[in-house]
Amino acid sequence: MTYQITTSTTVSQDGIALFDQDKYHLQTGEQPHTGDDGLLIRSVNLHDTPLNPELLTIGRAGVGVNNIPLEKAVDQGVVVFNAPGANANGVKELVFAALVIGARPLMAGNAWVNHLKGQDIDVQVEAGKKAYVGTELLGKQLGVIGLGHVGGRVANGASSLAFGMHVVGYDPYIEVDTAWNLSHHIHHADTIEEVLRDSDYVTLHVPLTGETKEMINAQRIAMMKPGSVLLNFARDDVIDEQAILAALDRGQLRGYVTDFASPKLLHHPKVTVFPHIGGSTTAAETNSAKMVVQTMKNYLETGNIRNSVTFPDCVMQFAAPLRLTLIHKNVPNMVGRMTAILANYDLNIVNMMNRSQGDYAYTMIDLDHVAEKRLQRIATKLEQIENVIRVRVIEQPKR
Ligand SMILES: NC(=O)C1=CN([C@@H]2O[C@H](COP(=O)(O)OP(=O)(O)OC[C@H]3O[C@@H](n4cnc5c(N)ncnc54)[C@H](O)[C@@H]3O)[C@@H](O)[C@H]2O)C=CC1
Ligand SMILES: O=C(O)C(=O)COP(=O)(O)O
Repeated sequence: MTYQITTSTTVSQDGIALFDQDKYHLQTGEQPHTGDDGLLIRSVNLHDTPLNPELLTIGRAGVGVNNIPLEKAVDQGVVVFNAPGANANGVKELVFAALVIGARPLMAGNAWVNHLKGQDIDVQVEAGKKAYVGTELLGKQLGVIGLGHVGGRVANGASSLAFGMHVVGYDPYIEVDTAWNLSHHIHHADTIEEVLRDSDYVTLHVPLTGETKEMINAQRIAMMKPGSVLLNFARDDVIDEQAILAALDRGQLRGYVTDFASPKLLHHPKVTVFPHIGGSTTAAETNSAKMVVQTMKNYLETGNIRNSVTFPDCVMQFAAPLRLTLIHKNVPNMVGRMTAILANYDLNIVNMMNRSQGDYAYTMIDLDHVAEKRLQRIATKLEQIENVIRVRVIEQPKR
């Protein structure tokens, strides 16, 4: 069995190299080609891209999946994977640079010094440097909104002795493991307003969802401490840009440091913009690509699901030579209807697993050997069950 995969040129070769040449046929591109089993991408926008009917999986070598039409994908039986935490350290380190940039006029000072001319640069520097006096982070309050892989690391680092900031975090959906890894110095706020009201710096680390879209709007900015600095390394749409610009003009915000460019932000004296490079370190790119390629391969070769954004983890050791996997709607009696068909064919189920998330579910059924033609008939019968989206037949991988 050979799988056809299209990979974006921006994905690290260290990850792409994990696709074994004898099992995978690779081509490059940003969109799925006809006949593709898998698509491996970073931030390219797929919302207006048709997904070919054979497509089995999309891998996102990174974290944010707002560029992928998740509902359309799952409805077509495409399992979407990302690489949780794989680039978090890279983003965290850039956020610390951004905090210092928010505290001191580093970019302006650098631009000024680069334009000096003449032999007496040292004299000009000493005379002019008083224009670039800044502030310090020590003892200031940092509000962290979203305490996941990135936000948790930022919160822990800022509250450490090295930075000595007072950190207040807000995350109503925090996972238990993440919460355990947070320093006890971090104060947990019950509302976003509590974070905004008293923080000198506020940093955003939430995914872009319907709920977080423009979560920092005019009303919320009005609650922020006058003269505070906002950092956005999450996504452009989690803030209302007009409201930010107005707050910068009236001095409510002292600065805005972001990884997301737009025409109105470029060259603004109180804004520092980076070209979406939070995850652009060699380590982050390699980690993300390797993690997502492993999960895509595992899914294609065994049907096992780990780190999918559209399905819960569903992992089962092969207990028999054949495996059926079914993506279906999460409605009553689906498993009953599947097993009734298998019973009609007098087949013994060796092992089985069913997991659901929201409106969709995934079932894996291990079976003893069945003759090829009979197996195809069974797969067709299963496909015909109402609310079944995709059926795959996978042979136990040879060791
Ligand atoms: N600038 C860049 O290059 C990068 C940007 N990102 C962005 O940062 C986001 C976060 O990344 P990770 O920390 O790795 O993701 P993560 O999934 O580990 O953490 C996100 C956290 O946000 C929390 N959250 C969700 N909705 C919330 C809400 N309404 N209010 C407060 N908290 C909420 C979740 O509970 C979770 O703990 C990504 O979704 C992506 O958009 C991530 C990596 C690189
Ligand atoms: O992982 C993320 O969410 C990022 O924003 C990084 O995006 P990129 O892979 O650099 O296009």
